Amino acid sequence: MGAASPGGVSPSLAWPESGRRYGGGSEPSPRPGGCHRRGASPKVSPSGCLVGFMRRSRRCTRTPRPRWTIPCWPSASSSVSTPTGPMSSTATRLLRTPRVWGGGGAFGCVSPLSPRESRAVTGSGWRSWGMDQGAGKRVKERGNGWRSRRTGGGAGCGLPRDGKGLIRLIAPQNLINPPPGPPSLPPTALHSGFKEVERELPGAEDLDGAARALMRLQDVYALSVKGMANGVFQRAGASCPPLYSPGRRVSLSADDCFHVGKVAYDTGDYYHSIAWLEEAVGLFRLSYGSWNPEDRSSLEDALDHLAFSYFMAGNISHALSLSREFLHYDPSNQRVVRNVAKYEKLLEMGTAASARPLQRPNSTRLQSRDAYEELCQRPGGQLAPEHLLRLSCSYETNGSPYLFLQPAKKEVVWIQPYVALYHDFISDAEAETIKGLAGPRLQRSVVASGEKQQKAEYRISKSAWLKDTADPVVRALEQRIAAVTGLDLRPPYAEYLQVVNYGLGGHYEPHFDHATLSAVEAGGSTAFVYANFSVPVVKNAALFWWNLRRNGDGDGDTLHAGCPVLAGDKWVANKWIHEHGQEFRRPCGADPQD
Ligand SMILES: O=C(O)CCC(=O)C(=O)O
Ligand SMILES: [Fe+2]
Repeated sequence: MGAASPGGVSPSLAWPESGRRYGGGSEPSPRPGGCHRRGASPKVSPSGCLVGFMRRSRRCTRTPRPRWTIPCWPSASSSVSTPTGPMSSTATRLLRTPRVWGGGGAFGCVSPLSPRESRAVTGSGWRSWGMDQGAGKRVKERGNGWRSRRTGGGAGCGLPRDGKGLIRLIAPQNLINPPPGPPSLPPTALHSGFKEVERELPGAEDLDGAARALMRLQDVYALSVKGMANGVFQRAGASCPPLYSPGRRVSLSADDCFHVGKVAYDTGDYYHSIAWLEEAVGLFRLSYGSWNPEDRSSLEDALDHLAFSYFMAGNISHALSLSREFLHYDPSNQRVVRNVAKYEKLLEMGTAASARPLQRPNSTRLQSRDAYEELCQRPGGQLAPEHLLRLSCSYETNGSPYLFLQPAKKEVVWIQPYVALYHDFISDAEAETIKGLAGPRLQRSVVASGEKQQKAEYRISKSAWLKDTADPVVRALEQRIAAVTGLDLRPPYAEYLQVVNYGLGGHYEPHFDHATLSAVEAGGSTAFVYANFSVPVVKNAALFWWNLRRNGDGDGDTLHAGCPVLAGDKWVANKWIHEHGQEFRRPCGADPQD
């Protein structure tokens, strides 16, 4: 971290140092990698991951705040003049032994790990189905390549308001305390029992995924970080009512906010790191003097990372004042002492870059990002007046005996592209059955990448494929789809039913394919980015559209996305029906362009 030169800094001047080159020699570290906790032996999360985000109510008081006395690692810093942010991630990774979340190593300095979202899945939603013609049809939209309709990953979420922190947001069911064993259980049995439970617990990657999910929600819904930390989904800078007010609020701790900021910091994303570390600093200042044994980070850590983030953003005077505040708590930290001198020099020389307005990194490289986010924030759309009259609601039998007794309730929601919403398409009981069948088979969704399939940040959900032989309910659902669409779903003319679960922050950025649907507490609309409308999640309804024209060309107007889930979770079932096999059911039009 921090290796890149900040704009405007005189090259002749050594950069401030970032790296927590902790311990060793005479340089005590402010918070040496979590390997020493005040008055306590190193706290290693038994799960290897939870400590950072689970808080117990017990708080110890420490007055005055004790110093770190045990250096953790040999100092490597004295000869380093290249500025780096606090503790580079590589160093963190090396120093973290054993690999436990905040345990043996990190004080919240979690080394970046490969992206993987929570394995958690909880359910409250429902599902829906969509359809598609042309199996495997992929269309390029964004700068970063092809996507197919097969993508996904997920972070379950229940947002319980019990103060258990961020990990609860992503995996509530994983945190249910394991049933207490018999009192006389021998330690070995306890240990092996624990090992078993541990495998199911969220890991560091899950936590990093949760942090990224929070930043995604912040961006897509333009949320205030302060509000999010307080459990309120409030637009940044807006005085209007919150976007969503959960029944029970879950607030984030200073440590949680530090972790989110640190995930951003580790990727050089100072736009997000500043916002989250500001929040962490504010919260740590408020609780200064009381010690939460679950915290892996401290006010010093937050100040240190925030100062360096500001420096990287060109705000030297802010970097200076935060570093001075840091030294107030830890005057002996030579790295920060040197940084302060460098900042002062820069300001004195007047060569410091003026604070640049921080640009949000366009990590998704979406050309249509603004339109997409706007549609996620405000589901709906403005239909052209000539199309308004063509909107309708009707009971449809479609000439099918399956629908005579119970016609489909069709609502045409858009004309070009044609999009219809079928209300009450499945019952609650059917939805539960499908979720139950899919649950054990859910896996992080993947996307096509050349010949291979891989996980991708732009589709975060979990999914499973269900054959119609899996259960009579799946069979009945497929028959209903065939009846409503008039299409042939028999193999090989359609794919299996794909059941998808999105957790908190789960999403699927704009892409082309087929069709979709679901039900969720907040967020999660299906946005048609080019057509400029979005459809909120409607429980038990099915959304249908053609993604191919009659002539077989892809319909560019059907670029669509699953907006991030703001609260609750979202279940969707996709049904993709191939073009092949439908020649007589949906023949070409008279107009070749049709
Ligand atoms: O979840 C949504 O609303 C859209 C999902 C989707 O488009 C898909 O799974 O292909
Ligand atoms: Fe899709």
